[in-house]
Amino acid sequence: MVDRLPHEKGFHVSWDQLHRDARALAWRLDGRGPDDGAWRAVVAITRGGMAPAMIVSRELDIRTVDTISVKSYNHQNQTEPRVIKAPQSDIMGDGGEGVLIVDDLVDTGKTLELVRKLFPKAHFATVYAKPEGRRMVDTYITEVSQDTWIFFPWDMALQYVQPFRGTD
Ligand SMILES: O=P(O)(O)OC[C@H]1O[C@H](OP(=O)(O)OP(=O)(O)O)[C@H](O)[C@@H]1O
Ligand SMILES: O=c1[nH]c(=O)c2nc[nH]c2[nH]1
Ligand SMILES: [Mg+2]
Repeated sequence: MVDRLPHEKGFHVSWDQLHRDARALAWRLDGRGPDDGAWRAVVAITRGGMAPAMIVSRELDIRTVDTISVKSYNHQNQTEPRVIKAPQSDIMGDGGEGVLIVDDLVDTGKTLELVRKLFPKAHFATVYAKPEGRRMVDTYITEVSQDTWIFFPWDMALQYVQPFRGTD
């Protein structure tokens, strides 16, 4: 396990923003599959990839959806990524050709590096990307700097904030 990462900035993503960005990802992928433009299946990298994968598969009308479970972080502490659950082998075929593998973000790229080794012919798509891991992803929507921590809507709650000028 490594030390807590030195993130200076926070990028807070609402459900609405995530929905827009995941839709934009779907539209960018539309018609770019190897089989007359079609994709055979969507595979979400759990857990963060599940909400974007649901939106992408809905937009592109892909009904075959599976998951690969990878654990890489304990809160903001990075650990060696491990595959806890693999997708069904008949869905992945030979190297994952025609399969869209979707995650919420790529940061260092270690998670995608591991999954790419397993499915080198799949297409890797994330909603957000940081520079260090960008090389691991085929399609993404928004890039943030490496020292930014992305806060997803499922990790946040609405709460009261003090007015800028404070109160008596
Ligand atoms: O590019 P990397 O540095 O490998 O980091 C990116 C991965 O880290 C997060 O997953 P996490 O392991 O925290 O699990 P979760 O999706 O279940 O929250 C995120 O959802 C990506 O899958
Ligand atoms: O919620 C998250 N935000 C991030 O920026 C990040 N990087 C790796 N894993 C992450 N999880
Ligand atoms: Mg994840």
